[in-house]
Amino acid sequence: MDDRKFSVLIAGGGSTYTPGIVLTLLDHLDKFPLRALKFYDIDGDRQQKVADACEILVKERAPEVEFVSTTDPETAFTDVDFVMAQIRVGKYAMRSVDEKIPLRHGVVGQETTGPGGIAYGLRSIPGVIGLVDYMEKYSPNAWMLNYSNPAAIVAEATRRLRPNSKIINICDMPIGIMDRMAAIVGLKDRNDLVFRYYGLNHFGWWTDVRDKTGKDLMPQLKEYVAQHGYWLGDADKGTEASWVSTFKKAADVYALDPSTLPNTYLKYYLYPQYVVEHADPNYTRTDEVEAYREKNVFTECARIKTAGTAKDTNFKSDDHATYIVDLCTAIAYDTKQRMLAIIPNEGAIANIDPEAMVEVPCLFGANGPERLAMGNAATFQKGLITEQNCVEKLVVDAYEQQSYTKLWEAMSLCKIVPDAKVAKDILDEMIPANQEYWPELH
Ligand SMILES: NC(=O)c1ccc[n+]([C@@H]2O[C@H](COP(=O)([O-])OP(=O)(O)OC[C@H]3O[C@@H](n4cnc5c(N)ncnc54)[C@H](O)[C@@H]3O)[C@@H](O)[C@H]2O)c1
Ligand SMILES: O=P(O)(O)OC[C@H]1O[C@H](O[C@H]2[C@H](O)[C@@H](O)[C@@H](O)O[C@@H]2CO)[C@H](O)[C@@H](O)[C@@H]1O
Ligand SMILES: [Mn+2]
Repeated sequence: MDDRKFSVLIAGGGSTYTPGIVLTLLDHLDKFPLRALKFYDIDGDRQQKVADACEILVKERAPEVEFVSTTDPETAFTDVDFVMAQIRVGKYAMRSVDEKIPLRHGVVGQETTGPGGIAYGLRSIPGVIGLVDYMEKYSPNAWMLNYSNPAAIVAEATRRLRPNSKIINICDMPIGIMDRMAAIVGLKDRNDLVFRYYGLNHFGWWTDVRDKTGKDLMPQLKEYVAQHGYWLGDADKGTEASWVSTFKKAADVYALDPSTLPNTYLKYYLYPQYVVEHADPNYTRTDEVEAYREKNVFTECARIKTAGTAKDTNFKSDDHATYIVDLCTAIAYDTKQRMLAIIPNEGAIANIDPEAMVEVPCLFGANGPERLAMGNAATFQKGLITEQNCVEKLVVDAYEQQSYTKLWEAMSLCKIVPDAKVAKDILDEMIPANQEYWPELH
């Protein structure tokens, strides 16, 4: 290791994920040393609550690291090596709208899938493009790791609108599932697995999972997933009920193609009726997040501020945060670690559009991700991927052309919307609700 120290900016400093990332960064200073840690958010009040606690954390654990929290883009983006982008344009208030409007029409209401994901996509595109532009203006050599959702639509937008930018779009769902796979076969964590995976974001399949000796783990995993999905039994006692239900439902998703292991998000596309039947249009995932994760994070931040110390904090390093720190380390030190990213296909999945933004394993090094070839998608996957990728492309067409028709087409093509009339009814309710955020559609 050389003597470089890095300056990291968290864009969306007021996010519920920020304390976990800060803690993980501080836990990994030996392999990824920091000289500065900055927060940037457009909601100064929300960010300040998180910053007050994180400033104490940094002072106690690494006083040599400069800490800055700001709403000024120039201060934030100047002299930065890595930007971790985690913004939620419209915040939970708009996530709630994304979930509740479709459900009132009998359609899945979900953060990143279906009409809710499309609505969120149109809000996120200008937000993330804005961050990329700040980075290029004030720190042109920096890398951005973007996990602001919906990552699939954001990735397609940045591919088209900022093709030369150093943005890498990522997701933690496969990471979380692979930690579960490791637990199922009795290994420590995802880093003990060698895997092959392909698809779109929140829309993919594992075709091969082995241990480091080359032993094929698929038969053992399949036997388990067929019965329990990715649910870990007693080890999941602290997991929220809706996530437990999602991990269990992977058993039914797996049944459709027993030659692969699925991403949990496929339940929304393959079992939409089941999801709607088990949903409450008046109390959706956003209500749970506000009552649980958001409440816990902000309560703990306030407690740390009042106590004036974070020595006894219950904030923990998690799989989401360790993945992001691993990615920075791989780029900074050119480790060529194999991890997933959402990147232009360009042959990685041989029989899929070369311009599709796909999620495949990459070797991460100083020049960013280098994709690995995954071969052909099987017919079932090819059909699903092609349709869903066209939905994502139509959303970006709608954004670029300010086109009502393209957006209606996107919603109508989407597998979880039953017909074009339902799509239009949902869209016509979403337009006024998103007036503050969407481009005007003609
Ligand atoms: N890709 C993944 O796998 C993954 C995993 C977890 C979370 N996420 C995403 O991370 C983001 C944060 O999630 P959260 O639940 O913590 O949300 P949150 O609402 O708690 O935090 C988001 C923050 O972004 C800020 N923000 C909104 N627009 C902004 C802009 N234009 N510029 C700067 N800041 C802005 C908000 O003020 C808020 O403080 C979401 O997009 C979520 O979907 C992605
Ligand atoms: O409904 P939420 O806000 O709790 O979660 C939505 C996000 O879900 C995925 O992230 C998981 C992750 O897979 C899991 O390992 C752990 O870190 O929790 C995360 C959510 O809390 C998904 O990948 C994200 O894109 C979603 O935003
Ligand atoms: Mn994700």
